[in-house]
Amino acid sequence: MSDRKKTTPLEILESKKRVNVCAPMVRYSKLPFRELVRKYNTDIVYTPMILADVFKNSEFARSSDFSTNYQDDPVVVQFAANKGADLADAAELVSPYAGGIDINCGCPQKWAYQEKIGAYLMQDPENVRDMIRTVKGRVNIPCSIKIRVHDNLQTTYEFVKRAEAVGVDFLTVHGRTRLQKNTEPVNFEGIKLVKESINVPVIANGSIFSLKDADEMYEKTGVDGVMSARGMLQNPALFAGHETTPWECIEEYVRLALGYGTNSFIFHHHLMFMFEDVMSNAERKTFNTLSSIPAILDHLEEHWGFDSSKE
Ligand SMILES: Cc1cc2nc3c(=O)[nH]c(=O)nc-3n(C[C@H](O)[C@H](O)[C@H](O)COP(=O)(O)O)c2cc1C
Repeated sequence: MSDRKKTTPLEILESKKRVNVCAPMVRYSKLPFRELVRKYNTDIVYTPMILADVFKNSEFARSSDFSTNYQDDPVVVQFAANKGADLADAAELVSPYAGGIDINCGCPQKWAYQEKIGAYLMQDPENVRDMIRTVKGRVNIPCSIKIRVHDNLQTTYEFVKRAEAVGVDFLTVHGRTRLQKNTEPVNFEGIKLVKESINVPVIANGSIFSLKDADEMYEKTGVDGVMSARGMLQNPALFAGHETTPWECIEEYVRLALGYGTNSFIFHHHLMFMFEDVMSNAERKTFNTLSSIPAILDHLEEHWGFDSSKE
């Protein structure tokens, strides 16, 4: 792919009200899924989190962690890093093909915390500030951060003010702390505080499963966009107003995934998520036991009328 200029997320955030965003999701927000959600009114899509140091050092990681094409636009490449130099090296490698670079400050997993990446960074604002500064000095595309709220919202206020002061271009805030489960309520007050404290665009994240949830988020926080993760896995068409995944969307996913190539585990998982509200319990039980792509396709042909000969 040549370095044809990609749309930046900032251009979208500055030109459109209520921007629909698909979250970074390890294993899942890969090229076929990104293309799928774009067909259903999603404006900006993130790659899964990529480890910046591994990416810059390993040819294998570079070919397996990030693939893109002209239609994959605008795409934000999300990195996990704790050193400005690693982040900037990795960002430089993807910058001809990306609309923006995002720093993951929200991953709550224990291994990430021990590596001092992800949500660990919420207690290390100086490092985040240095990384933003370094990456902005090296690449000419927007740099954003994806953060969580703190127990004490004053700390969140100070954190985002610092990021803004070194030129972060926009940010996403997940309205939960590192230790909160995804089932716990979203802290609308924390998200609103972030939006009101800084002058760059703010995207809100946390339990957006429908357009109604998105409306509630806009009304309660005044943000510029909303980001969904689990909602998009269950229903990639949610931003187009579908309450459950339409069959055409499932068919489209199968064609995209097979066209681009996928592993059977991820393929099966995506379909299990999409079928969650569509299949009966009994149907789901059978579907969940399928383990190979041919077995899944046979099942779709037999029970759902999927036509694998159709382009
Ligand atoms: C399967 C899965 C993978 C995720 N991977 C990432 C990731 O790579 N980077 C990231 O910042 N957050 C990741 N997250 C967190 C989501 O982006 C999001 O912040 C969180 O799920 C809350 O949003 P939701 O309530 O819409 O699910 C992941 C979440 C899920 C469910």
